[in-house]
Amino acid sequence: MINVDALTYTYPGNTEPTLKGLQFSIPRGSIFGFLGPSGAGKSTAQRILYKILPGFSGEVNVNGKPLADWGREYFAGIGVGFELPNHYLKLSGRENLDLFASMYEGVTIRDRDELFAMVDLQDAADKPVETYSKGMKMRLNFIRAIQHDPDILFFDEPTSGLDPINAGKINQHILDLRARGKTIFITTHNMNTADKLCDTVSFLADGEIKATDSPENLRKNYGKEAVRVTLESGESREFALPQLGFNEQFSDFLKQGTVRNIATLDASLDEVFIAVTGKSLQP
Ligand SMILES: Nc1ncnc2c1ncn2[C@@H]1O[C@H](COP(=O)(O)OP(=O)(O)OP(=O)(O)O)[C@@H](O)[C@H]1O
Repeated sequence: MINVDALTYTYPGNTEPTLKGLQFSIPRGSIFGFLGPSGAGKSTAQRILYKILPGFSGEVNVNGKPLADWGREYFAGIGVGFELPNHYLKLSGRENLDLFASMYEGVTIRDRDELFAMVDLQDAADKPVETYSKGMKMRLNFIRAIQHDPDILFFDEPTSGLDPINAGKINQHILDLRARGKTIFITTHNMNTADKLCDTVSFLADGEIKATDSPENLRKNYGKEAVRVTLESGESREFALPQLGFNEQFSDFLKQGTVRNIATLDASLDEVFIAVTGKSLQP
């Protein structure tokens, strides 16, 4: 569980704070997403939570304890999947995992072969990482983050550079980690990732949280409470959702021809982000 309150941070030498009074909470067994354009402060907030960026003000509690009160054991309890994997290229995938595992004290490491098989890297496990594609490095990065079975996981753009099939697999593994009670923090520009995975998202812009809610509520609250019916003829009409079953014009329209599609008019998360922050997530 992670609790953050009034988190403010100014880089040395800067006059303006990069993070301004952030407040959010991530319960055990849930996935929280930080969404924001480049430069919003996502990595800065994550670096504070990795405990590698001191000097912040406000409160950061992890599993009931202020960050400052955690010692070296903190690092065995967290797993970090960086966006740009920093592997040792001359070493094999297996040697990379061994090297990182050796930094944890008194921690049981998950079965290596199972981990490689989980991300379809079993045939590449003993080859040098310099022969891996970008997607293979990302998959190695993922199992490196979870190999010591930490309680808290941070993923930065977890599916960046992956093809849709491997992206879908990584998303499913993240959902499985949630089902096992892990506390998961994702940062992304990708609204699809957020929509599919996150229980709660916060929109971050200019170092401030502008909105926090479930992706579903955000889409509903900023969309239209209506459906659009499209007939095979191409003709389409919108009808309000409340009392739709009693709307005679709706039932008459359905009888006018073959229905090709009925769609709700929720906003996309991209549209909600623009409506809330006045900024686009895409560069
Ligand atoms: N070491 C640093 N010293 C001074 N300013 C910094 C430093 N690192 C980041 N910043 C500034 O802090 C702001 C937030 O950067 P940060 O990397 O947290 O953004 P981000 O949301 O993670 O962006 P991206 O999606 O591009 O990774 C930016 O204006 C950046 O220039």
